[in-house]
Amino acid sequence: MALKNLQLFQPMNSNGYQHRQAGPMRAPPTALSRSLSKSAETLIGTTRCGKELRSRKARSTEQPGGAMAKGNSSTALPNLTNNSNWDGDSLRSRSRNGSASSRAGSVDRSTRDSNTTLNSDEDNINVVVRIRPLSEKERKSGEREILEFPGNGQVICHAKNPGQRPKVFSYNVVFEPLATQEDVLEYSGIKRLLEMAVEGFSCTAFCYGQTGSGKTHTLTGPPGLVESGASPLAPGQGLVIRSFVYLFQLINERPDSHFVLKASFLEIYNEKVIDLLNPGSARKPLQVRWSKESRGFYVENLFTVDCEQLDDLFAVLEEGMRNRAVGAHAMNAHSSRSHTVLSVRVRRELRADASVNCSTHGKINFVDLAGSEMTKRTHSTGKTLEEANNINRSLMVLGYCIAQLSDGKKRGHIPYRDSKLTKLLADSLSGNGVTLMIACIAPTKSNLSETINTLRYAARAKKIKSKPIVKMDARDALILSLKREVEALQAENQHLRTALHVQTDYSMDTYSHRRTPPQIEPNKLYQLPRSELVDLVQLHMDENSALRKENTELFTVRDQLLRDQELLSRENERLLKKMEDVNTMPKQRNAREPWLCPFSRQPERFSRERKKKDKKDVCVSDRPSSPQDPPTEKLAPEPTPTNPTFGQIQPPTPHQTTASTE
Ligand SMILES: Nc1ncnc2c1ncn2[C@@H]1O[C@H](COP(=O)(O)OP(=O)(O)OP(=O)(O)O)[C@@H](O)[C@H]1O
Repeated sequence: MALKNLQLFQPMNSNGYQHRQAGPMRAPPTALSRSLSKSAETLIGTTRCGKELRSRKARSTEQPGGAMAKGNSSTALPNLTNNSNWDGDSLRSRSRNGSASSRAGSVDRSTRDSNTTLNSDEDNINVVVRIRPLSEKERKSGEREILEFPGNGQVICHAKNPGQRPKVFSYNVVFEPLATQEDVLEYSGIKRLLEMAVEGFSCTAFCYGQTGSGKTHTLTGPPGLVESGASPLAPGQGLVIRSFVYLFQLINERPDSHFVLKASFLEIYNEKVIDLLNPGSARKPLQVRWSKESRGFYVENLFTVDCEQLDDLFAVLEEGMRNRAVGAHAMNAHSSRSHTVLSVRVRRELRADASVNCSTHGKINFVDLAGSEMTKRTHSTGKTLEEANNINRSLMVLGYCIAQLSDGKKRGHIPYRDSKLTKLLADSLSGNGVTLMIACIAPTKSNLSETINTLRYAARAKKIKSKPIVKMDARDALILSLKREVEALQAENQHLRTALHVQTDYSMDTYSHRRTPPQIEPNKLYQLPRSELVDLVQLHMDENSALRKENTELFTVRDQLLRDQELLSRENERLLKKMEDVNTMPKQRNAREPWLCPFSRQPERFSRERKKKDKKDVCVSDRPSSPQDPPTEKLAPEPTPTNPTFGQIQPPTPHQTTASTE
C-alpha cells in the first residue's frame, strides 16, 4: 500500500528507485565518536601544495565511514542498466586488434547487458575492459597482438600455440586500443556513478590490471600530465579530472540544493596508509579502524579538504599525484608502487518539501590499484621486490574477496580484514555501494597469462551483486518518510471516500479530536528543542497510524462493495442469457410452455408437475436412448449464489425440453 510505494525523493521515484525504510532514530554521536583530522595550521608547510589547497584545509567534522554527523538512514537505489549513456549501438565494432579506423569504432558495447537480468532490488558491479595500444618498445621489438574484438562486449584471447582454442570473455563495454579518454568518460558508466554520488550513494570506480596495462593512464592520463597543471580539457586528461568537471556540472544543475564537497587522497604503500595530502616528512602511517556507528572501516585522522570550486578538486589531485610513490621497473618506467584512493564526499542539503530540509551523504572514490606483477618479468629486487610482494599479497586478498562475493550461493566469510586495501574497499564491494571496475589489459602475446588472469578476475567481479543505498540523516529520513506516508495515506483515503461516496470529514468525524502535526517553517527543524522534536515525531506517527486504520476500514468497505457488485453483474449476465434464449424460441411455443419464460413465477409449479409427467413419458417413449444418440443440448449450469434473488427460476431439464418437442 502507501508505505510500500513511498519514496523519499522525487527523482528517485522517476527512476524506479525502491524504498528501504528508515531505521530507528538514533541520537547524534558525540564529538568523540567522530573522526578527527588534523587542523590546517599544523599542516601548513608540510605539504608542497600551493596556497590554494592550503587555504581549503580544514578540520573535518566527518564521521568514520563517510556520513557527516548524526546517524545514517538509507533509501534504496537505481539500476545501472537504465543508464542513458549506454545507448549507442553504432559504437559496436568488429575491428580486430584495434584497427578500427573511426573513433566510433573504438568502443564496443555489449547489447547483452548483464544488468538486464537483475531484479530491481539488486545491482551488479559494472565491469568494463580497456585495452591499451602497443607501446613504442613493443612495436619496436615486433610483439604480436593476440586480442580480437568481435563486438557484443566480447574479447577473444588467442592462444600462444595455433592448436589451442581461443578464450572468449564478455563484459558490459570493451574499450579497444583506439578509444579516447573522452570515450571512457562517456561510455564506462562513470557519469551514472557521479549522478548517484550526488543523490547520496556511495560509489567507487577502480582500475585493475597488471603492471603497465594503463590503469594510471585511464584515471589520470600520461605520467606528469596532472602535475604539469595542463588544461582539464586536454585530450590526455584521465577519468578523474573529467569526472570532476562533470560533477560540478551536475551540482550547477541543481540550484535548489546546497552542496558541500570534501576531498581526501591516500595511498596504501607496503600495507601502510599514507595521507597524500599531508604525508609529512616521515610519511607516518595512519590507522584503519572500524566504526561501530557507521559499520564500516575508516582512516583515522585522514586529512580532508573543503572543495568549493572545481580548482580545489584539481589541486587535491595534483597534490596527491606529486606525493604518491612511483618507481621504475623493467615493464613500466612510471610504475605506481602503491594503491591510491581519492575520495570526494558530496553532502547535499535539499528541501524535501515546504517544511522539511534533509541532507544526503554521497561519495565517489577513484581507486588506482598498483599493478600485479611477475617479479621475474619486472626484474624486481630489494625495495621494488618488497613493494611487489605487498602489492601482490593485497591483490590476492582482493581477488579472494571478489571470488567469495561473486559466489552468491556459497557466500562464506569474506576476508576484508586481511589487507588494508580490502578493508577500505569493503563498503564498495559488499553491499551499499555502486561500483565500476575498469579492467586494464595489454594486447600483446607476452602478456597473455596476465591478461587472462585480469579478464577472469573481471568476469568474477561482474557477478557480485549489491544493494546500493542512499545515506541520509536518520532524523531527517524518519520525519520525511512519516510526512510522505501521511500525505500518501490522506490522498489514498480521499480517493477511496470519493469513489465509495463515503461522507467522512476530518473536521466532523472521530478523527477530529486527533492532534495534527504543526507546520514547521523551512530551516527551523534543526532549531527545535529535542523535546519538541520528539513530540513532532510522535504526532506524525499517531497521525500515520490513524490514517492507516482508516485506510484499512475503507478498503474493507470497498472490498465488500466489489463483492456485491460482482454478484449483481453475474446475475445480470445470467438473466440476459435467458432473455436471449427466450427470444430465439418460436413465439407460439413460448405461449404454450410458460416455464421457458424467465420472468414468470409459474414455472416452478409447472416444472414439478412436468417432472411427474415426464416420468410417464419416459415409460411410453419409442425407444431407450442409445450411446449413438446425438447429445442433447444442455443449458448452462446455474450458479450457486449467496444472493437470495438467485435460484428462484428453474429452467427445464434437457430431458424436459426434448420430451416437449416430441
Ligand atoms: N590507452 C592508452 N593510450 C596511450 N598510452 C597508454 C594507454 N594506456 C597506457 N598507456 C601508456 O602505457 C604506459 C603504462 O601505463 P600506466 O602507467 O598507466 O600503467 P599502470 O597499469 O598504471 O602500471 P602500474 O601498475 O605499474 O602503475 C604509460 O606510459 C601510459 O601512458
